[in-house]
Amino acid sequence: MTSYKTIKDVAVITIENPPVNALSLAVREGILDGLSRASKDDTVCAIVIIGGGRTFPAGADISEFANGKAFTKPLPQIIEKIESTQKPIVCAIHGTAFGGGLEVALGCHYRIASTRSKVGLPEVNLGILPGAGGTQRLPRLIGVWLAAEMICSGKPIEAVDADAKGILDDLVEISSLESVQTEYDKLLDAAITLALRVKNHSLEGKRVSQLKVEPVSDFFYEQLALQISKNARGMNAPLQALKAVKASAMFPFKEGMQREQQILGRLFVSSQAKALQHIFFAERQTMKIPGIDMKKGVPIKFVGVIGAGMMGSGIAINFIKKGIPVVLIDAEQEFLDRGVKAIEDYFKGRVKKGKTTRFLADRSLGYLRPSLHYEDLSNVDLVIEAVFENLDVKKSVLKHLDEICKPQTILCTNTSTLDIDQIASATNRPDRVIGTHFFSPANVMRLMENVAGSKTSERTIASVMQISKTISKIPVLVGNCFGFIGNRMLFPYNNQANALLQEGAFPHDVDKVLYDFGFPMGLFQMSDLAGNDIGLHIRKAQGIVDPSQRDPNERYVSTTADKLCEMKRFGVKSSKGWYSYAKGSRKGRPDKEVMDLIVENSKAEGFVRRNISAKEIEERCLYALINEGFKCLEEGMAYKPGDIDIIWIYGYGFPPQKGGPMHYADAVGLKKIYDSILQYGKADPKTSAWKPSKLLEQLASSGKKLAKYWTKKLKAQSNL
Ligand SMILES: CCCCCCCC/C=C\C/C=C/C(=O)SCCNC(=O)CCNC(=O)[C@H](O)C(C)(C)COP(=O)(O)OP(=O)(O)OC[C@H]1O[C@@H](n2cnc3c(N)ncnc32)[C@H](O)[C@@H]1OP(=O)(O)O
Repeated sequence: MTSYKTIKDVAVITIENPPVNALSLAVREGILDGLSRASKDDTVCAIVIIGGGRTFPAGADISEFANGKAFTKPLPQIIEKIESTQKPIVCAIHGTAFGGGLEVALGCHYRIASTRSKVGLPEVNLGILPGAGGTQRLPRLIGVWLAAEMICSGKPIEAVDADAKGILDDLVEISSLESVQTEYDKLLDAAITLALRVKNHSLEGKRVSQLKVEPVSDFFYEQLALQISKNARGMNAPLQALKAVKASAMFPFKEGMQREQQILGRLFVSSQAKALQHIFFAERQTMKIPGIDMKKGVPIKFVGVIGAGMMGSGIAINFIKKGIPVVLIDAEQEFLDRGVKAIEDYFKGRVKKGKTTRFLADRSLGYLRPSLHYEDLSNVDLVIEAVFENLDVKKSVLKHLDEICKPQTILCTNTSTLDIDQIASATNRPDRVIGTHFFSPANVMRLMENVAGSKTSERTIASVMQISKTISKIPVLVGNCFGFIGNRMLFPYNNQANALLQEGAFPHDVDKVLYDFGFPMGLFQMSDLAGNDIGLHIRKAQGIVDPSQRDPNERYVSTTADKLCEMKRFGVKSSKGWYSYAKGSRKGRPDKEVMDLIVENSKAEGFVRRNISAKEIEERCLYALINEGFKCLEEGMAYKPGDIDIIWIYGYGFPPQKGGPMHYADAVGLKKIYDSILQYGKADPKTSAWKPSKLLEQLASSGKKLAKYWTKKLKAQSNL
């Protein structure tokens, strides 16, 4: 896990724990061993610590937090040992020196970094804090203000910025064209040169723990705490990290460290830390699908997008940004021009905000080829249709594509609800047809549901999952069912929200509970933002708006929602929906007209309105959502509980500190949820969403947790 060599009397400790050189126990032992050898060897005059491969350590080994290994030869002790070593230690940074990696660097006496590298303390994103001395050393090195900002936001910064802030002693210029090996060689060279230059220098002032911290006023802490409460609403770690930073200015290093460790100890065992660490791994597990070999994917070098509307142009942006040429097709010149202008405006905006350069923006735009002719798609590797959400329209587009595109082209349909098998049946290559459900705005939202039809081949799935990653999306493979995973689960959740209106709640009551739970907004606010006509369109497609077509045994909860559309209350875009809006504002106010309508409909539908507690609102919305998640798993539509969590966090704003609906279910207790579902179902027998999932029933009665049960099940499957 580490190697040791000497170059020109400088000991070089190289950390070798690919892919990110996480500071696992064996690495920590290796560092200790290297320090001891170098200290004992009289010919060694200085020490360099560097990461092998592509990076300096990207942090402590997160998998050791759950199994307790992090407490053996813990990182804070290793860093103390580094700092107290009598020979100068130069740390050479490339790649991503994050978390414990940067904390190791702060324990070294000198720090140099490649200009391509990044440093950061992202621990708050995992529900903890930089608990290997980071909260005590960084303020001593760069001051409380800058340190608190970095620690509490968890955002990494570029090496050039880190240098300007005083984190680094020197930069090693590496161009974007140079290989990782050249970067490593140049960095090591520079580190050895520096080590030799300082070999006889006193270490006075070079041990960061011995530096003084300039105190700042309480006003600063109060302001930052206010900002954190707004930007990281509901998250414990950033506020706790701020307390630890404050301790650095109040106490000598040793006592500050004790405070840091106390706070870390509390955070370590918190439900938020568990949830956020679950999300970290779940996000990376979405590419691991039983039975799918991702290596079978074919490279996608040329893409077509059909439809230059908001969705199509957003999709095209993802590819051209990564240098993948796109032919963007629309039937009408006017629509095509509008789409191209939207794409140009997007890049202009990025240049204006300093997020990219004019040169890079122009380079991306150079990859866009607008066209009115399907024939221009004959040679693309993959084409995504983003036309109107209608089965017949999509089928005819795919049929046409099948005739024009080369036989190997993968045909993707961007749909949020439609049946992939039916769409694929319009082609002679159903194995090369797949659903790609982009979330809107497609150039912003990172989630992508990739929907496998019954005939979609492994190669097609692997190719689409891979290209999704290439365009920086978080792809989740899902099965082909109405609404796939995200929208399918949205229906019962939304159904309960509307049922609550019938029984006595108002939109702002429901929305407040969901906001307090941690969603960025409630369901009715979300519906107003998306447009209430979208829901109506889906209900019409389901054939449930017309009372004569409805199943009389199923409770209908959307009468008010339907009427709002009749009244042209489509939401923010028409300045009124569930709420009313001042022109240009997205902040809704409860509206008497809507409240009267809700009361009137309750009466007409035979409900006696009652006060509904926040607890009931929360349970009914969330348990209905969770029950559907279990059904998705038992039917094989979702491959892992973590996939569902990722979809709901990235697609629907489920609070990450609660880990997603399935992780949350385990935390609440499956028996409690199951029993509540039975109770709510008893009170409301005409709502089929209350029919409990068999999987939930089975786990609730056996007292098992979903996460453990599923991991075991997947292991057993892979051993077959
Ligand atoms: C007595 C007192 C005892 C106290 C004990 C103290 C313990 C110390 C406590 C606090 C101090 C320090 C805490 C930390 O350092 S927490 C970790 C902070 N670092 C991070 O959060 C960075 C996490 N990683 C990333 O952001 C990215 O991985 C990346 C930017 C570095 C690289 O991105 P990319 O190239 O896209 O690769 P992947 O993300 O896909 O990762 C590849 C692979 O590596 C795994 N992995 C990444 N980071 C870690 C990690 N820190 N620990 C373990 N594993 C990691 C990742 O899961 C992938 O694995 P794979 O899916 O199996 O391929």
